[in-house]
Amino acid sequence: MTAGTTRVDVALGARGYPILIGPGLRARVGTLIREALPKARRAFVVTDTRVAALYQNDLTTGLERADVAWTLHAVPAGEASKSFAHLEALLEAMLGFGIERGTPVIALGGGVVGDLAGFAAAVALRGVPLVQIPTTLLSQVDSSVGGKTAINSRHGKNLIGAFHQPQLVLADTETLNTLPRRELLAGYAETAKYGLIGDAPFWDWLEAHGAALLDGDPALRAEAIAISCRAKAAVVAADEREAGQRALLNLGHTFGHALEAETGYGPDLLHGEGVSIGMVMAFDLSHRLGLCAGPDVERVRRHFEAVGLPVRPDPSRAWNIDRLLAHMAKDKKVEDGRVTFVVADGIGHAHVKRDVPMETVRNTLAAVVG
Ligand SMILES: NC(=O)c1ccc[n+]([C@@H]2O[C@H](COP(=O)([O-])OP(=O)(O)OC[C@H]3O[C@@H](n4cnc5c(N)ncnc54)[C@H](O)[C@@H]3O)[C@@H](O)[C@H]2O)c1
Ligand SMILES: O=C(O)C(=O)C[C@@H](O)[C@H](O)[C@H](O)COP(=O)(O)O
Ligand SMILES: [Zn+2]
Repeated sequence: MTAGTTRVDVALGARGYPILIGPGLRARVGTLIREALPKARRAFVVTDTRVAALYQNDLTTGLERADVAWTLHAVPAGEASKSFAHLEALLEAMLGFGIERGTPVIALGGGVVGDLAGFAAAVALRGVPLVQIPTTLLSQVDSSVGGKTAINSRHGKNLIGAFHQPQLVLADTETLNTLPRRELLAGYAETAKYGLIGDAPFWDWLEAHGAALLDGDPALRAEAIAISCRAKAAVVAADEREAGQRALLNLGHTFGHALEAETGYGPDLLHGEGVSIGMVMAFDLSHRLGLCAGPDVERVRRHFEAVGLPVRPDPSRAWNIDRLLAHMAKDKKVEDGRVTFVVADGIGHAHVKRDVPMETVRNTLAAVVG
């Protein structure tokens, strides 16, 4: 392996794969894809218009050098592309290109491209290979790993999807240099999630180094991405289809997804921003349930505020608690009509709780949007 590249393996037996993390990987992309998929002579690249302008040439030049013919399909940047309409257009383009069972789909971009292209790869011809080339912090620490793919429905976030693992993940850390700070912060929320779930020393480390990481320190970024990928790979290897502990990766998401649904999946609230607010709410809920000490709730809120993440929903908007609760009732973790929450006994000690009184959830919501 080239110096400066870290490898993390997702141990899923025959469906296992490596995650390579480091600078300059996009220059080696053709060779790396040919190594992972030796039979691939053609590839279908999916990206968004912003990422295409920045990184399309690097990728396609690499593919050509490795003798892989390609075509490229770009969707508009932003969450709205995770829709039926964009999925349909993408699938028709893939079929029009003449993809075969062995033709890889390459997702070049953030979590939106990864989730959409991943779902298309899961259903086209009942499944074609997938390569993830994540270009946002969020996608490098989270969405490119683990095989969750999805689009949104008018009924809620990620409600239509499939588990479809990639065969290779290439996280070129240099691509983060062009990422706007707001997007970096959104990814930072999902990074911090691993500390809050089960790694208190990582949370301490982020409190110490988070600001420098966000300001651009490449070594700190690479370290945080590797720690996050190791944490996610371990959870996914133990519980690929979320029968149990994988639900911990949903910390803050029941609240966050409800906020995203209320804002119509537009640019007002990014997924990572919803997760930041949602994790503060999950800690507040845990405190109300007598599980988590008040100082830990404050510590989470203070660190997110200090780096510039939102910790409460936009106060200039009229939020309706009943509507937020109705969104939560559509969450994929609902069992027998009861919403499942990820709560915490403290920083680094999250667990799943199925008997949370909705009145307490209402109190958590009322404290910030009432
Ligand atoms: N599948 C999973 O396990 C999983 C995990 C977490 C989040 N998600 C999903 O991921 C999505 C959010 O992903 P995201 O935060 O990456 O958002 P995104 O894909 O919308 O990317 C954010 C923005 O940054 C731009 N961009 C991407 N890379 C860039 C770069 N290197 N330089 C400059 N601009 C760049 C994009 O064009 C876009 O405008 C949500 O839909 C969320 O539900 C999925
Ligand atoms: O990989 C997982 O498992 C996660 O929960 C990661 C989350 O960050 C991600 O946002 C996921 O898509 C949310 O879960 P979902 O099942 O509601 O889609
Ligand atoms: Zn998420």
